Amino acid sequence: MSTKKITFIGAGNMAGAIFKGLLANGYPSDAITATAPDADHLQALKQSLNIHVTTDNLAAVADAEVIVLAVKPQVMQGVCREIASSVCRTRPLIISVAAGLQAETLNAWLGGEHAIIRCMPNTPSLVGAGASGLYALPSVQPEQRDFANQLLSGVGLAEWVDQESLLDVVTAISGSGPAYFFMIFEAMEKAAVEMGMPADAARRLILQTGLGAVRMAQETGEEPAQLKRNVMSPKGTTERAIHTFEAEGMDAMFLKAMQACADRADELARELAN
Ligand SMILES: NC(=O)C1=CN([C@@H]2O[C@H](COP(=O)(O)OP(=O)(O)OC[C@H]3O[C@@H](n4cnc5c(N)ncnc54)[C@H](O)[C@@H]3O)[C@@H](O)[C@H]2O)C=CC1
Ligand SMILES: O=C(O)[C@@H]1CCC=N1
Repeated sequence: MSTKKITFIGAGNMAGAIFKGLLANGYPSDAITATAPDADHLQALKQSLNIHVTTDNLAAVADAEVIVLAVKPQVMQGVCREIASSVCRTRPLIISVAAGLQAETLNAWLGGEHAIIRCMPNTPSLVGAGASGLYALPSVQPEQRDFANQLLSGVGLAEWVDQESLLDVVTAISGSGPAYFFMIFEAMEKAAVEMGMPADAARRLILQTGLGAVRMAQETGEEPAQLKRNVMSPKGTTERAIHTFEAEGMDAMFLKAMQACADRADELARELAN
């Protein structure tokens, strides 16, 4: 991918997952700057990754070609207002990874009409297995869109949506989704231990089963429902487990949880827009 000077405002879980993923992919450390208020955390990043770090957001954006806004939504207004005068002069590509916050709100805080791409990534970007949804304002240039696409597809899958509101659905699928799978792994391990299995062996089997299921679905391209049926021998063991999940209302539970997730993204956007 082409190299541009990227500044990450915020150096936490999500920013770290993306810039560590980029570095693992050969992106030059010299082209990456990260900011945060915590100087010790920044020094540790500098030592381990050799990226530029600073606690000064304004200095960090001065010559940035791309700015990734990766602070909590509640902190975003302050950060945007702090860098507004600079970005109004330099006109970098702005990529926001914040849940909920709309491009219109970010533009209002940034004091103008900026080239904004909203992105909903996820933390598996750290290991090159991220899944990101992206939405670009019409004012974003094709070359900027290509750069964002390369940036996020360098750390996993990048899927563009043509309506901004769909990013809330992406949040419910893949932004928050890793936590659902971790919860399933946790629950399976607890159950296995309760049933007498050593935790370490159970964990190895669970993770490999998850990996195997994902690879099989991806590589065969078969419908998940068919793959599920292939495991379910008539009157066999899987059938009993699946019927138990169905009786407990698994589908309804997923719909409820994912709707709650998307609703929270929308609620955050409304709470914080002013
Ligand atoms: N954690 C996740 O799985 C995902 C998070 N996101 C979004 O990413 C954003 C960041 O979330 P996390 O990385 O999880 O949070 P985090 O708390 O791990 O990271 C936030 C970072 O911002 C820094 N920060 C706080 N105030 C600052 C300021 N004034 N200037 C510069 N840096 C400042 C913090 O020190 C920290 O390094 C949020 O908007 C969230 O919605 C999006 C997708 C997934
Ligand atoms: O929980 C959150 O609000 C963030 C956004 C998506 C994943 N983590």
